[in-house]
Amino acid sequence: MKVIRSVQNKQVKEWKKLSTKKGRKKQNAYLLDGWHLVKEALAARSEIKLLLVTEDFKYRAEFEEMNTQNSEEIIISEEVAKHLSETPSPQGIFGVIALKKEQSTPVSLQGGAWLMLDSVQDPGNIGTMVRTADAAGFTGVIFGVGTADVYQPKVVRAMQGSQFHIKLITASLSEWIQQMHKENMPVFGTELNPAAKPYDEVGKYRDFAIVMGNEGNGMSEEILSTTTTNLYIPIKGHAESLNVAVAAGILMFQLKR
Ligand SMILES: C[S@@+](CC[C@H](N)C(=O)[O-])C[C@H]1O[C@@H](n2cnc3c(N)ncnc32)[C@H](O)[C@@H]1O
Repeated sequence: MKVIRSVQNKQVKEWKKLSTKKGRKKQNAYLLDGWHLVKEALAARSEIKLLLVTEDFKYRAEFEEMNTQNSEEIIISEEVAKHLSETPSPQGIFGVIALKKEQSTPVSLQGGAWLMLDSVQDPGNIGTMVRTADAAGFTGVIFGVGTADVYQPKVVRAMQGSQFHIKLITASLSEWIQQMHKENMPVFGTELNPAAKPYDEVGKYRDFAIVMGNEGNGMSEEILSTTTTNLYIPIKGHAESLNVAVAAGILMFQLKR
């Protein structure tokens, strides 16, 4: 089996570039760091281009049992693992995972529960919302054009493998909202406006969408004007607003039938 020990190695330099959007696009792949995430990829039988494993990887027996696809493996040194990882104590395993083809033009949705992100920027918030959407039984998350890249390392860490369980689409939100209207699916916007509808007065739905806005500016006027109804979670104390991922979690569990 091939062994790579130096961080100066040409291949290591390429893998390191997977932490940048340009590198991911060029190699059509992103990097998973850690046993829990690689295990999710193996269990989901996702397209694994390569597995990078340290010589004394602690869970080798379990890993070999799970690698039923026989994905190509390269042995790396601890030094290379530290160089590639963005965590202080890497677990000794990485997966180079193929980026899924995204459906950007609207197709018939045939219902489902969708979370839509309108220019959300913080990677921790984005990853948390994908993970919560998965936990709440949502069909998928649609990333509006100005939303941060879903496969950057911090988002991947926060998603905790949920990308293998729900659909992730990067697209024009307004086009998808039009499609939802055609299919008679309600689209709920969110705004910090006590005149909007209180979130606990709208009932439960199977086929619908919720749109969350940017951390600083909220939803754009353009998208707000195309929604079916806009919802507000009444603030009881003095905080000006809720963190976007917290608000999304409350709404997803409240509205989903
Ligand atoms: C921090 S807020 C944006 C604050 C921004 N200054 C504004 O006025 O919209 C970010 C996003 O979180 C969601 N959000 C936060 N608090 C909310 C609340 N009380 N009701 C509904 N949505 C909320 C909305 O999606 C909002 O666009």
